[in-house]
Amino acid sequence: MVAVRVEQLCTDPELYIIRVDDDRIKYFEATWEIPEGITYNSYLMKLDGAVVLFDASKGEYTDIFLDALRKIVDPKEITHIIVHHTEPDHSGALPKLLEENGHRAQIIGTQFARNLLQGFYGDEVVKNFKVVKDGEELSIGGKTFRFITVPWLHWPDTMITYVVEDRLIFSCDAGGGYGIPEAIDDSDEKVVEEYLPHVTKYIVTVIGHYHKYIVQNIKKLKGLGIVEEAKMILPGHGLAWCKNPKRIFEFYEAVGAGVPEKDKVLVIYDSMYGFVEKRMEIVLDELKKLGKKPVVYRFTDKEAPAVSDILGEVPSAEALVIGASTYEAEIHPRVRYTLYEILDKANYEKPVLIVGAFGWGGVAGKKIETLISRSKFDLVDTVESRGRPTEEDERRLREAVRKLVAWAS
Ligand SMILES: Cc1cc2nc3c(=O)[nH]c(=O)nc-3n(C[C@H](O)[C@H](O)[C@H](O)COP(=O)(O)O)c2cc1C
Repeated sequence: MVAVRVEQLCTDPELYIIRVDDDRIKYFEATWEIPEGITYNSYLMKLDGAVVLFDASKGEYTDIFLDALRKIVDPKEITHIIVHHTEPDHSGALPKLLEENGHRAQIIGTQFARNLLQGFYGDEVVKNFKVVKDGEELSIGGKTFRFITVPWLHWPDTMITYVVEDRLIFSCDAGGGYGIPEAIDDSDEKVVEEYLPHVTKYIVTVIGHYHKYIVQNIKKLKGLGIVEEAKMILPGHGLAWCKNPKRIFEFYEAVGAGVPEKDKVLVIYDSMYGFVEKRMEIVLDELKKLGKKPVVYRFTDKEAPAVSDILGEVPSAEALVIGASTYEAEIHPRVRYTLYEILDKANYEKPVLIVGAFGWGGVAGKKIETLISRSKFDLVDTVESRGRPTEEDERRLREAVRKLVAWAS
């Protein structure tokens, strides 16, 4: 059941989180399998003469969001609504909220945010909209609110807010992750350790296409000195970072840069009748002999892993092995789709070995080679042959694995 948690994060300033825990969702953005669910975080700050809401919630949960909000404030009293990013998982509840607010609140966001909100919800929603520019400051309720644009993290509209006196960063999607952590903040290390893999998966599937902007924008925020001094980083999804705030941005940087975990090799393949699999057994044996730790995802007639999970493994891999059968003069459909998404969302400079099997005329290997050659990945070798692997195939496979490992080190 979708639940809403409301908790006070601090008393000075009086700050609350309103967290909608969505365990009903199956495919984020109608694409990414997330059995772990997701939260939509909104924050409310009560100041002298001002009540500020930071982002809203997803449209389908408007009613439960508003019920929770009413427990801490009369929506009519909200004076400012800061829209960091207009994607409807944060803005969908805005039209009804504004109706209840009597359109008293000033909405604050970038010019892009204004245009997008108008397109999504009509003129009424933006009639009291204040456009802010990068670095602009507004004094609200006795505090200095600084707005910093972080374009393409992950839409063109995106900005963060820094409340100068309290050293709080409201970061919306930047710093977010999938999952419904049992805790609200990062004070329990066990919760954090369980949560971080969901963050990687979120970064790759949602922001991955723009991953170079993660590194650029976090560099920009660090350059302003606000990450080092931040008391809290408060994202729009997942854990609030109160104990060790800069940890989440450092984690984002590492994923954005594709920093590898020592010895991790990601192995992805399909096998309908076991011929690709036989080759992969040889590959895995050689990898293990060389001290590598393969992480394997396979598509067979008994299993089909979530592509979103596979994507989440790419940034921390030292190298990749992609195995595919030829299927109707193409790459097997499961690997084709997986590869397409890897190249779009997790395109990193990492070495790749291609392994193929075919019946009468193999093309999968060549087609994967062409895709890899147009990406940032480095092609190390392609070993493709007919039917069951021969002794010569085994020799070539072992040699190719040794080449891959040497390339990665
Ligand atoms: C539906 C289907 C389509 C296939 N299309 C081709 C093809 O176009 N060219 C080819 O050489 N082999 C084709 N094959 C044969 C497989 O590529 C070959 O049997 C390969 O060894 C399968 O490896 P696997 O058992 O690991 O899936 C096809 C097999 C199936 C079941």
